[in-house]
Amino acid sequence: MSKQVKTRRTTVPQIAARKGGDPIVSLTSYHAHTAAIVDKHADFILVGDSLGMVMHGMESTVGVPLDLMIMHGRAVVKGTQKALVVVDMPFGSYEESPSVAFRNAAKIMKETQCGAVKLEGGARMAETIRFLTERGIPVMAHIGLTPQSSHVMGGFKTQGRDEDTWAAHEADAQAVSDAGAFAVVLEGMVEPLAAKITKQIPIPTIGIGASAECDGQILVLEDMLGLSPWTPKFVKVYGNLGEMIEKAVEEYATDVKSRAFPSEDEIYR
Ligand SMILES: Nc1nc(=O)c2c([nH]1)NC[C@@H]1CN(c3ccc(C(=O)N[C@@H](CCC(=O)O)C(=O)O)cc3)CN21
Ligand SMILES: CC(C)C(=O)C(=O)O
Ligand SMILES: [Mg+2]
Repeated sequence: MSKQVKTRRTTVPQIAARKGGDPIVSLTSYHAHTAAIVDKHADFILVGDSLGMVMHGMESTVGVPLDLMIMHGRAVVKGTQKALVVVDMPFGSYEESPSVAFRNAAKIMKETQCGAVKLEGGARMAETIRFLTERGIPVMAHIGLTPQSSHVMGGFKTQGRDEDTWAAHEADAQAVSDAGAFAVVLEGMVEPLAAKITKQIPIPTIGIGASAECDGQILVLEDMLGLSPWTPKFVKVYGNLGEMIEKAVEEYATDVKSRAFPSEDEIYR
């Protein structure tokens, strides 16, 4: 009986060690088969709570339930072999207290077999980040534009336009790093602030709408594939899946109406 050689997944310390080195490649994925493709080229894959908006038509990420994150997280872990899989903790699953956060993060890790969780917030979440990491749960932090707080921020607003706010963002970055986060997403902040934070802290920064100076980059897969009906300015669109799907669906509709489908190839005799 031959024993299958199992490729080892990228580990949390391997990501952390990339500070100042080769840029870290990351995308979101919510789905086993697309994750398998992303897995070939990404260092880590994020099962983002953006899935509420992208997959389920919600207007924000605030309504995303824990069980939905777990279902998509499990699918992505099953579909991949190589990349570290990080699952977003959804709104309401971690803010109340470190012990609530631990219980829900442990549930995510047990039920999905992912390698780490991500949560939003800087200095205010530092105690929770420390509580989780000291108990075996690697945490990726997320500061700047934090979509789960969009109701407080008054929408999805780019951060750091007013230089007076920079000190608070820098303190957030330092706080999550000191608390033990292995990396931090910098979302939707002016470029010089993201570059400055990247130089200041010892953990990798992962930019989205941030800076090319960040230690890595992440985008929502559907956005960069050209499948999203709208995208923020920070998205570079690398594909045209939306057009490709429409063309295929249109051809199929034509074939059904003309009875060209199914043909001899697609029927049983
Ligand atoms: N499809 C998708 N892509 C994302 O990147 C994403 C989600 N969904 N959902 C969760 C959050 C929400 N995100 C967003 C959503 C909108 C803007 C946006 O409209 N930004 C304005 C900037 C406005 C300003 O500068 O204040 C833009 O014009 O890009 C940004 C990030 C990022 N995340
Ligand atoms: C945009 C990334 C960083 C995210 O948090 C998500 O997709 O939910
Ligand atoms: Mg998210």
